[in-house]
Amino acid sequence: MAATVFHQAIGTLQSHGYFNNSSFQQEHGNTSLRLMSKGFRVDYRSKNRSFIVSQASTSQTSMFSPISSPSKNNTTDSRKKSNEAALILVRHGESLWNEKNLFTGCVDVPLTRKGVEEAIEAGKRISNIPVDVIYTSALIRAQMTAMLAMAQHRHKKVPIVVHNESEQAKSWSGIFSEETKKQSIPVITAWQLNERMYGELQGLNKQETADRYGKEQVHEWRRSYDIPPPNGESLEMCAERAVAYFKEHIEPQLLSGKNVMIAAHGNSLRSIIMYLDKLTSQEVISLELSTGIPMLYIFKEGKFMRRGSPVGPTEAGVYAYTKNLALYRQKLDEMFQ
Ligand SMILES: O=C(O)[C@H](O)COP(=O)(O)O
Repeated sequence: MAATVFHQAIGTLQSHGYFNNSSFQQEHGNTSLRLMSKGFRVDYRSKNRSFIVSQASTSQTSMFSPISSPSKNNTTDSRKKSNEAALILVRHGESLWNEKNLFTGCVDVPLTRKGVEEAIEAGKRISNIPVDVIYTSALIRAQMTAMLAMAQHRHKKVPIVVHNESEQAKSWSGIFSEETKKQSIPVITAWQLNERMYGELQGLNKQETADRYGKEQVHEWRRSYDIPPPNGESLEMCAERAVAYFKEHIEPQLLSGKNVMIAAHGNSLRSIIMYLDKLTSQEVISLELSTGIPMLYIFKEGKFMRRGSPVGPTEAGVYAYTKNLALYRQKLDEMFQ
């Protein structure tokens, strides 16, 4: 039964390019089927009939533009000419309530030590990819993840939270050096990128809830597209605000050639990935995101192309996709060696 569901789901996700081929091995002694994909490792958990998408041991990415040196401001930005931009998505690292297996939703819980390490590791994976602007949810676990990840970046630009919530906040956070501004990355926080609001499940233990209401019911609340948990948001409702925000605020940045990182949540990112990869409401049921694993898309000629999860900076393959990325890497090497 589990294998049938697995093969059906593999088929639909394969048609969207999630996997290279069907080379997978069924693991014995546990409930997962593992499949190495292009850029993703996909674990199938027969227990809750879901896929866990995480980093693969090899990967492909592409990217980007020349870098401006902190001392010599290189104003030639071939990114504009190249008409392509990078989009990095990362789910926050493990939170204290992930660790306790509690429904979290919009409750504002910080990272665990493991979550901090995951965020640092995510940062290492993207440390050679230029980032011009960062979006995070309004929740601390996503913000911690973004900040910890950027602290690993080779360029050492400083991520700075934008405070536009009032005129005073805006003026009091002013920066009066153009050079300093150039060495900063704006971090824009948006509640629209928050985790789905889990309603009356927030704070409840996931296992105990399944024991009480039944596995099927809880799976429906957690993974169906349009059935909300009691007084909470369905994935569809979450998508209405997260994808709308993405289209209105983030796509224009990509269109103008800016590279964007989004640090957000399992379900707000699932809804965005559903939009980017044109997944159906059936297909998105099987999509799960691991904590702290960056995923990379290239935005080119109005299309999003998934490139998987960037691996360590020494992986030549990461840079193989575009000339601009190779150039960027070369400049980083020259600057920081
Ligand atoms: O809000 C939560 O509890 C998690 O971040 C996501 O939970 P889920 O995997 O049940 O959607």
